Amino acid sequence: MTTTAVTTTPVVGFERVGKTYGSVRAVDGLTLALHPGETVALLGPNGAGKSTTLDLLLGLKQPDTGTVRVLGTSPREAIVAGRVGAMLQSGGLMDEVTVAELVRLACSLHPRPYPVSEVLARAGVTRIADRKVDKLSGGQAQRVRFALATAGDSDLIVLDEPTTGMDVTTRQAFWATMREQADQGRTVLFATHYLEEADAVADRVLVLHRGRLLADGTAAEIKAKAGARRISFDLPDAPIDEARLRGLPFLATLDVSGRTVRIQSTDADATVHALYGLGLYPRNLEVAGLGLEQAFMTITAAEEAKSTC
Ligand SMILES: Nc1ncnc2c1ncn2[C@@H]1O[C@H](COP(=O)(O)OP(=O)(O)OP(=O)(O)O)[C@@H](O)[C@H]1O
Repeated sequence: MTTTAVTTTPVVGFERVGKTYGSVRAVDGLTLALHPGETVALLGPNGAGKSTTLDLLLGLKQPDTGTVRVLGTSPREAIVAGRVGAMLQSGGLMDEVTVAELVRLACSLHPRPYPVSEVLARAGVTRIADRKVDKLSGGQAQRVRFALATAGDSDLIVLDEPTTGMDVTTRQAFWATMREQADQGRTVLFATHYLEEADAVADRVLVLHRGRLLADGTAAEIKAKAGARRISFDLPDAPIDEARLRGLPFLATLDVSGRTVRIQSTDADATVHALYGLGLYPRNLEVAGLGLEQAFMTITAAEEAKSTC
């Protein structure tokens, strides 16, 4: 767990928050505090409760139980005061207006707006400023949503799967801008399915599963929590005797492809030691930590297994 010794009011405070749709418990007793300057990735498999969490945070949905506070007040008041910028998954763009008109409107509604030209430039949409919003490609529409989310000086920026549809260059420029925003003391919270993005950008990662917080820490801490390491090597003689390899200690997964063996082990040192003990001579041996994606899969699969027991 991240233990940040901050005494000021959190930017976001969830206290035992619950939200149910019929029989589905979308958010289940969530307690959480986000602080100024943090870039936080919200991860979770489909249906984990990410969008519901963001909707609760933005006052678009009301919790059944518990309290949600944003900058010491209600989500609605924080938004009316222009302290929150949001970029949601879809919708939110009017038809029949140009990009510039829409951005101008967003700036005019913000209590602390940036100049329109600056907002357009930051989002990389100056060249398409005169284009009708309903004629944009998916990636261009995402950039416009980004412009709307950063039309003014907000303390908290909330992004739901922000880079979906963006090309690599746009994506990199987008995250560079978000880093600048965090460096200036703003809190950036984003939900994503791109784990490599969370690994590269976030300084804190939250893993949701069935509406509950399964892990909260840096990407490195989440990887360590998964507790497994990857071992890969080649064996000189095919076919490989898989049954023999399955007897290796601390084996979490085994994948044999041609002469290449890939293993996840909860004690890589012991597994490699036992490998030599079998009289095998692995070539091109590599031992590495899990990537965030594999750590995420391991953590959520373990939880899934527990809940089906
Ligand atoms: N309006 C709704 N009515 C009924 N059930 C809903 C509603 N919105 C969400 N749910 C359910 O609540 C759970 C959480 O959904 P939510 O959209 O918050 O998850 P998510 O983590 O954002 O998923 P995804 O990654 O697929 O976008 C899911 O089981 C979903 O089916």
